[in-house]
Amino acid sequence: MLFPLFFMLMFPVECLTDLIEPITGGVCGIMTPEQYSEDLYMEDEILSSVSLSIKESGLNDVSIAPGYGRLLTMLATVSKAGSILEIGALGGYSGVCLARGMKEGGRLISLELKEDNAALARRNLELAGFGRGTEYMVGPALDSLKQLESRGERFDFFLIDADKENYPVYLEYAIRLAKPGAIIAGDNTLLRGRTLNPDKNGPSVLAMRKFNDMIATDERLISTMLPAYDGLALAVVK
Ligand SMILES: C[S@@+](CC[C@H](N)C(=O)[O-])C[C@H]1O[C@@H](n2cnc3c(N)ncnc32)[C@H](O)[C@@H]1O
Repeated sequence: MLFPLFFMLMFPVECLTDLIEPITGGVCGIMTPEQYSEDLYMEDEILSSVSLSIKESGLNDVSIAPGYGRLLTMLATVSKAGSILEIGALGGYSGVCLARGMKEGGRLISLELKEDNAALARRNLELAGFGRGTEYMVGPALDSLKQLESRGERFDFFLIDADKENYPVYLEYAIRLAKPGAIIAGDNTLLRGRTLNPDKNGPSVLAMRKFNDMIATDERLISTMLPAYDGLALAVVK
């Protein structure tokens, strides 16, 4: 029983878990860095109501993490994005974050497979005051992307956040549809750790590894990878 006391005297750290913090990522076993950061912010009533509406619709709330939602708003604002393309709408959480940073009179086009999700997202964007600048294209994103390309559409900002197997193709499209200097964000790059686990080699994991490699090495991009939450890739198209 004396051993823990001896150990603490020998290692005067704030708590024993500090010793293993680099391994666990935890802070004194109490909260994660993400939880600590979230606690600094007041509740965002609009985004909370979006999250609630997603749960009340019986959907799994896999919206972008709040900290990355704030980052999307910041990046759209500083880049003065007037045309934004979102791939994967769900209930409109990231849509609200993007629209908040969008230039006055700008437009957000959101590609969503499911009519019900698009309807929920549309309603939430309207409630948040962004109904007028937002358009939903319902169906497989690959079909919508072909249409947008054939119409000669170009965008200042992209969020890739839909089916993981198609991330590499979505990234190719985003680069082709980008105005010079456009920003591309891709969510869930870590797939809750599966991306870095050599024993996991399913189609989503393989596609995500390819996407991450493309983000890191494509010479048309200036990029970085944020490893907090479930990972976010960020790139600027040269
Ligand atoms: C992770 S959720 C999007 C979350 C949303 N970006 C947010 O943060 O609020 C993924 C969404 O992509 C949609 N989706 C899945 N496959 C798709 C496809 N092939 N084309 C378009 N949307 C797709 C799903 O229906 C779901 O609504």
